[in-house]
Amino acid sequence: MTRIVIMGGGPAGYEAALVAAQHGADVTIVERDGLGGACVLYDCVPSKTFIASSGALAKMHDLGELGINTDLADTSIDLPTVHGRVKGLALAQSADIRARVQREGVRVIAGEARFCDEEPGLATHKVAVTTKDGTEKLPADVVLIATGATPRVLPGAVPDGERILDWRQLYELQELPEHLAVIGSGVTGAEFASAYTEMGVKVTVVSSRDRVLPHEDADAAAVLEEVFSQRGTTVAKQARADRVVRTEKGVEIHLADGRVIEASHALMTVGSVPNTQDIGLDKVGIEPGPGGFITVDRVSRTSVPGIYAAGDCTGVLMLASVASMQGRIAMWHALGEGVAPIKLKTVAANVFTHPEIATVGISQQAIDSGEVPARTIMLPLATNARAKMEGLRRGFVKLFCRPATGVVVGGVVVAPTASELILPIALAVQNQLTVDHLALTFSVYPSLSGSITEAGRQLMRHDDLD
Ligand SMILES: Cc1cc2nc3c(=O)[nH]c(=O)nc-3n(C[C@H](O)[C@H](O)[C@H](O)COP(=O)(O)OP(=O)(O)OC[C@H]3O[C@@H](n4cnc5c(N)ncnc54)[C@H](O)[C@@H]3O)c2cc1C
Ligand SMILES: NC(=O)c1ccc[n+]([C@@H]2O[C@H](COP(=O)([O-])OP(=O)(O)OC[C@H]3O[C@@H](n4cnc5c(N)ncnc54)[C@H](O)[C@@H]3O)[C@@H](O)[C@H]2O)c1
Repeated sequence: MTRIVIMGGGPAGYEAALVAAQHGADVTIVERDGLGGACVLYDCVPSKTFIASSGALAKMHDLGELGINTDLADTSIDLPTVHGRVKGLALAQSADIRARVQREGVRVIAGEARFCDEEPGLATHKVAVTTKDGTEKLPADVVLIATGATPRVLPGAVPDGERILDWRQLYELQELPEHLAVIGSGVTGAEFASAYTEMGVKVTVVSSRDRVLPHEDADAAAVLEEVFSQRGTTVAKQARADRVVRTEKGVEIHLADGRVIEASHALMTVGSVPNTQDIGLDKVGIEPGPGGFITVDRVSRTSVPGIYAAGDCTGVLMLASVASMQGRIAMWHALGEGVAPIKLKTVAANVFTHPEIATVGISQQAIDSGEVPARTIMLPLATNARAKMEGLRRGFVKLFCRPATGVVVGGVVVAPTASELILPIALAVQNQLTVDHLALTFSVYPSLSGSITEAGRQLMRHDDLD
């Protein structure tokens, strides 16, 4: 029986464990915090639960137009209930995952794992596990490193859990911040800026670039900036935070160019660093790559036979869905199953702002730069009958296809439920369907997804050879 030890019980680790157990391996997961990992306990799941509350408020803004009178000034947020729900749901989800993997026969050890091979280059490996009861050494034919990542700390802005916070500390606040400065305008920063904006908090986004979401679709980021501006949230652009200092009233954010921004609280969202420093990589001869990430190939192999890595510690695409797939692929490969290498161009992702921004496949930027030839269409939601009925004025559907064949290579949806609407485009990209396939698919009338089939129709080509 193949002995598999998995370091870290996040999506990469627990999904890998389920696959390995299904294929009859002897599987042990070592997890120091709780099953589900940082994803379930501190990052993805808590933030999305919090955003569910802010989403309920976001919907209220447009109710007047639908003939429903609500007084937003009369709406209050019971923050302890919101935070209690966030924490409770995370713990329940972690318990569910633990029960599931244990049901499949996986051994779960609460502890910290590190390699302890006597020398690099051996055919099998050893993992030392430190628990509250002592240290145990586990022999392994295969090891999966799935140790995830931790919030990056700027030396001049170390979180104190009171006024200078990382995103994992937010749910300890007793009251909503009076004025929240969100430092960093990547996906994490944009999501929290949007959530607190909808909760009525004064928000200032400190962006080191000339816009929010510098790595996302520019038209989508422009929609979000428009909403921010309408709701009174400001974006300080070309603003690199040097340090954050506590003052009597709150915090001061000192920017590299000398500007100073005052706020009551600072939320640091300046990225993550991989948890790869203290896991004994030197014992097995793995040299971490740039930024401390572990280099892997498309079937999750590291440079050392028998050792795989998956998820945020590889820095491939820091998404739960990608972490899970990398973990599963690692196990299929290790256990001799036929396996297709991961295809990053087919990954669907969503920014959970209000409205949401969902993307899949080739980006507009790659098309505009000439890197990928494609025909494109952008349909504003304002032209969609259902959107009009719902009072949705912002948002759009973009579809990209190969110039000659019409094969769908990517798309973007900006809408309140973009995370759900992206699936037909993701299916098309994954299965190399053409715009004709989308165009000839019946969508419900009236529906927002009608804009996707309409985009397909507008990209269809008709000539004598058809
Ligand atoms: C605020 C935020 C929101 C996000 N929202 C989304 C989202 O909506 N959708 C999405 O797809 N992705 C989202 N992500 C990204 C997603 O959370 C990560 O991609 C995902 O957590 C990666 O999973 P993982 O298994 O690699 O690592 P993790 O979830 O970080 O789990 C790794 C686990 O390993 C443990 N560990 C580390 N070292 C050791 C050791 N030596 N021994 C034992 N255990 C160890 C860690 O404590 C941790 O529990 C979000 C990220 C952030 C920061
Ligand atoms: N919905 C989701 O799927 C979701 C949500 C959150 C995060 N994630 C994933 O997690 C990963 C990390 O995202 P992230 O947003 O946490 O990090 P990031 O590294 O993508 O963004 C951090 C931003 O902070 C900026 N920054 C760094 N130092 C700064 C400074 N001193 N002053 C001002 N700005 C500074 C960077 O330029 C960057 O734009 C991404 O891959 C993302 O996709 C996904």
